[in-house]
Amino acid sequence: MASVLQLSDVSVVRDGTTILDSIDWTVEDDERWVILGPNGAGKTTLLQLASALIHPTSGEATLLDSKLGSVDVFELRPRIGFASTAMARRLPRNERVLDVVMTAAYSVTGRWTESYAEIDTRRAERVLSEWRLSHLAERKFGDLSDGEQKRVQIARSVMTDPELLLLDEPAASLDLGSREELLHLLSGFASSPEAPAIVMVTHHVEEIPVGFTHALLLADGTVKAAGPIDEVVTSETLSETFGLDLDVRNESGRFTARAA
Ligand SMILES: Nc1ncnc2c1ncn2[C@@H]1O[C@H](COP(=O)(O)OP(=O)(O)OP(=O)(O)O)[C@@H](O)[C@H]1O
Repeated sequence: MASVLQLSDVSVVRDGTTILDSIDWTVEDDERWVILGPNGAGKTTLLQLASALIHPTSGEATLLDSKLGSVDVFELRPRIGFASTAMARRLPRNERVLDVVMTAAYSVTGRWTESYAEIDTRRAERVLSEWRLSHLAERKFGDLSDGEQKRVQIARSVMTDPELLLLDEPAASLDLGSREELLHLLSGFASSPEAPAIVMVTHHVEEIPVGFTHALLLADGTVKAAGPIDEVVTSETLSETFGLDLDVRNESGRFTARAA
């Protein structure tokens, strides 16, 4: 077991506003984390730190054994998979699905003059198959349904075999069938011993895939609770984090929450 991410007393301040406040957090390589918290809590900012897109204003962030600030982030970023709506907006809608996934090998969005090796094509085809997308490989990305596009984004983010996978609200806007299909695939992926460490942000406990091991609750830029999922995703801690009396249940690894 080794740490892939270590934040020590990390704060992020933007335009005089403290967005993350003295965060201490460690993610080990065999852990799958979910981050929950109200709107504006700082969840996306925390993922931006974890993907080396931003640096801490103060404190120390160590990512894959490299201290942020003393490492070339362009070397670090290919080792981190990141799927988010903001990233998806940069994907060309006219590109065929196979290329959307394959271009991740060169950290580019949109096929240009790079020449891809046979091994890249085979890897992209394997990843598409793992995420049940083989039948869509030749279709244009922009023509896919929301659920299919979300799966393509995740397939793209695992194309480089990352050591850390970051998912920002992967199930947002999906209908029930698409959500359940995605959660099933994520559960399978997360349970594989070869899977990277995973950190997923979500707004809903119903979207936590079975097999996720840890949870971090964030509110007003501070950590309200962090640790093993069964100890953290409880009525007591979620009620405190969301400022609302909640009844949280866990049935065979799937969570539900409703106002008490
Ligand atoms: N440049 C800035 N100056 C001041 N505040 C900012 C700036 N950028 C972001 N914020 C604030 O930081 C807070 C945290 O934003 P962030 O997107 O990380 O939250 P979040 O938990 O992901 O929210 P959501 O659940 O709504 O997506 C928000 O209140 C946002 O308005």
